[in-house]
Amino acid sequence: MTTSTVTTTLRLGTRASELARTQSQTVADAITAATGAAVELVPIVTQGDRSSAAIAQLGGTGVFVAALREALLAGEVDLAVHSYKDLPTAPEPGLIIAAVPDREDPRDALVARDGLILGELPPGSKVGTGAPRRVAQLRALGLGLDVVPIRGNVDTRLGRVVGSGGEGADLDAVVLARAGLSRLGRLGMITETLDPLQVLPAPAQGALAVECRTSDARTRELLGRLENSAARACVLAERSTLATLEAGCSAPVAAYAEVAEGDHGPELFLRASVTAIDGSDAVRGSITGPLPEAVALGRALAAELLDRGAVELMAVTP
Ligand SMILES: NCc1[nH]cc(CCC(=O)O)c1CC(=O)O
Repeated sequence: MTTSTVTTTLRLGTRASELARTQSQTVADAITAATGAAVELVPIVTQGDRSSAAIAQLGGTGVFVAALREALLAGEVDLAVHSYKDLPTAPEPGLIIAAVPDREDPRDALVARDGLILGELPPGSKVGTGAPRRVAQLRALGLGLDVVPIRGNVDTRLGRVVGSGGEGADLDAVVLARAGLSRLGRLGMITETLDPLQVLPAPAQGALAVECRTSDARTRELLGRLENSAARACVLAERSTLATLEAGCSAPVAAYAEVAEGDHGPELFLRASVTAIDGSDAVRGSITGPLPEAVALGRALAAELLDRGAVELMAVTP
């Protein structure tokens, strides 16, 4: 007797953090629902999970990714789910992003004391955030906010807000990705979802990258069924902007693409900004074009921002 279905369980390597495990489990469930394949989560400890040093000192968010990729390349696991915005822009030889699933709302979110929104925070209010992109854009609003660097997992950050019940709560507000709060079931704590006109999201924020070995045809085929091609086009455009600016995850670069209905069908509407870390100046721009041109659109917009002084803005020190 022969059987045409291979029933081996797919091994999904995941970081131990609650956000990583939640994202991984969501994708595991989606794979099983779409293909019938069984998926098992395999915990992998990364340098970033072990250390309390600032991520920038560890060499960027790439530290979270490296251990997962090693396990993939070694054949210890068959797939990994990354927060797409944490991936370096350079492709990893031997690995492929086999699926970009449906994307969460990519916007940033404010969690403030007493239900306050950004415009209600009095000058001098302490607002915690780790990402230089958020630091720069919050300063550039000109509200006189005291932007404080913070680190730690989502619940640690939320606990820093006065009134949250966290021990030693010392901040008036924190700014986080809405997507992370959504995945952790903490949307109720958001006091304002920040309009991209004020704070433009990070390239690929809210999107997941489902990665496997390039040579693993079976896993690639299974994962392909989770693909959302519009989400992939948006992410490609945003990350091509970032790559062309030769900026990493620690640069004050924002990029956000949406699919809008144009005269001749769906089009990408891509916006990007580079903001001086002290908030003193910024360049912003946008471009529109067909989805298959995503990468070229990102490059063209980045080239425009470079022409208009992006490098000088990125060189500003706090
Ligand atoms: N840099 C850490 C990180 N990586 C992905 C997310 C949230 C989820 C996402 O953007 O997909 C976060 C936390 C945050 O920025 O608040």
